[in-house]
Amino acid sequence: MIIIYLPLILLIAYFVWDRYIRVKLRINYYEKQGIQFPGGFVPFFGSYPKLIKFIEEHKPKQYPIIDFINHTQGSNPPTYTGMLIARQLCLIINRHEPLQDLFITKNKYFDKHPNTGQLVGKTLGDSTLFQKSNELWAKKRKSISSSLYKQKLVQMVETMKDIACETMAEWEKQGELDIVAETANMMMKNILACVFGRQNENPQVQYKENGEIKQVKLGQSIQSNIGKGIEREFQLHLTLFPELYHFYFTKQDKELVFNVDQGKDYIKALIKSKREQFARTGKYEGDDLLTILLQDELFQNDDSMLIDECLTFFAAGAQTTAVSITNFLCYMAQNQQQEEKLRNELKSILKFFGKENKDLINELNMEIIEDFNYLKYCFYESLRIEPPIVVSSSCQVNEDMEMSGVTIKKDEMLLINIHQIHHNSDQWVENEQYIPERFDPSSKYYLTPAGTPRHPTSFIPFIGGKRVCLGKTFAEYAFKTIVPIMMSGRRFRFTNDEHLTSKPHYDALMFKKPEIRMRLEKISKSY
Ligand code: HEM
Repeated sequence: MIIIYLPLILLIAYFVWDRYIRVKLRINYYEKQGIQFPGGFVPFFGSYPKLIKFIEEHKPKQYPIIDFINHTQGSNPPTYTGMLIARQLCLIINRHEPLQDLFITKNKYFDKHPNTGQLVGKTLGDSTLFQKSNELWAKKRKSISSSLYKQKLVQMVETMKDIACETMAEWEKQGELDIVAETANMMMKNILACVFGRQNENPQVQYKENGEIKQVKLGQSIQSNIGKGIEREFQLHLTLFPELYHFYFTKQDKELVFNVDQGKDYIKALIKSKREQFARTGKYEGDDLLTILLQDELFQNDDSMLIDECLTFFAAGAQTTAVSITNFLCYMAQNQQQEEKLRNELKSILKFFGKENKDLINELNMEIIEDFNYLKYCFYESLRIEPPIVVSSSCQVNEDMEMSGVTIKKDEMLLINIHQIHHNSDQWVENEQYIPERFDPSSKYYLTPAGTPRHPTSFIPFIGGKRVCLGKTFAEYAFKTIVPIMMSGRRFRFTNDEHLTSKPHYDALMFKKPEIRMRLEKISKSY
């Protein structure tokens, strides 16, 4: 009899050990070191019950865990906050000090934790973004970086200028628009053109929703698939049994698989046609990422690696740059003196600022944009005040190690609270205000409130160390090229005056994007 029930008894014993005793021991270990777990711990459900109650009652404006931390631990929370994400213990890093170790002194032990990768694995596959820092990852990173070398970047910047000009012509016809949706569309086109070439910047694919199949833009499909992948974390059966992350059997999950496959099939067909063209002509044509990787030894014969990297480049690049431009436009509309200062800078450097677009885009090149100092400060301040990625994906250290007074266990899940680190009041003067001057070394805002230099890891929109964003330079060039075209001869104003004092929060990880309507106003030819 006992033999029959033995597997069941062992399974129950495993779950009791895994979901209760092991977690409880870990909580005690960190509590003894002074870490608080404001979400509490309910066996099997971790901190979710409190978190979900908080979401229902407070309708958080941004990533719920961040608002929850501020609600329970105040606006300057301790260095670490403990949370139980289902059965997984997770330490959220709220301050810059441990990052000195993570990104600099002990960087070789810094790695990705499998949790986020498993959650969105279906959508992004085994790409550089969530992969462990192993030899293959390093090789892939090197190949992708070479696709972003200066000469290649020049070509991508040319593409972005054209698309920005075409988009402005369309927007002028509309007069009034939802800046969140429209900028996202523009950046999707831009990044797709950079990944697949201009002729493939706006393809349509089939997309299934609530049982119905429709045609949507490839960019929208990928974006929505990533969002739905992240949302899976809150499906009850996955909360209870994260072991099932790899199985897609609910109706919602099956639709996700269908939609992901449509996007992948499109890329597969593109790879096939590029290879056929190569077979016919003996050369590849184009400066897009896919064409570059097709000529790279590591990638050229591995379709799934090619697909995963193209999808990741798009996923990592489109929404993040769109968020930075949109938030920048909103802050300019709110702070018109700063806008004036920026226009004066652009006017003093660009002869054709405010004049014909075709002359302006000829003038905008990689050298001239190096001189846009105030524009760079505005870019950084937009990334500081509302970082597009508010919280990192799951990370870990590969050895037990002491960081800022706490001994972190090897393999423990860590999340970096980028938003909080950008708002700590001992690092940032008037931390809730939009002040681009804080990045200007000659300004009084450059220092901390105590008058000392800011810590190098207090500004981390691209995180840092060996896992620093690969598209960092690309993003800065994109911003500094597109924004002058957008602002030349026109300004953006809110249609809703309430946004002058409180704009809706906007970041790249939001499931539901806000709607922010703006009016395009033509201004004097010299601006
Ligand atoms: C303002 C724009 C951008 C911001 C704020 C940003 C931010 C970030 C952040 C925070 C990470 C770490 C993500 C994590 O926690 O796992 C990251 C990684 C990455 N980003 Fe970006 N990103 C931006 C634009 C781009 C662009 C345009 C590209 C592509 C051209 C790109 C490609 C990547 C890649 C490939 C990684 C993975 C790097 C690795 O782990 O080896 N990013 N980015």
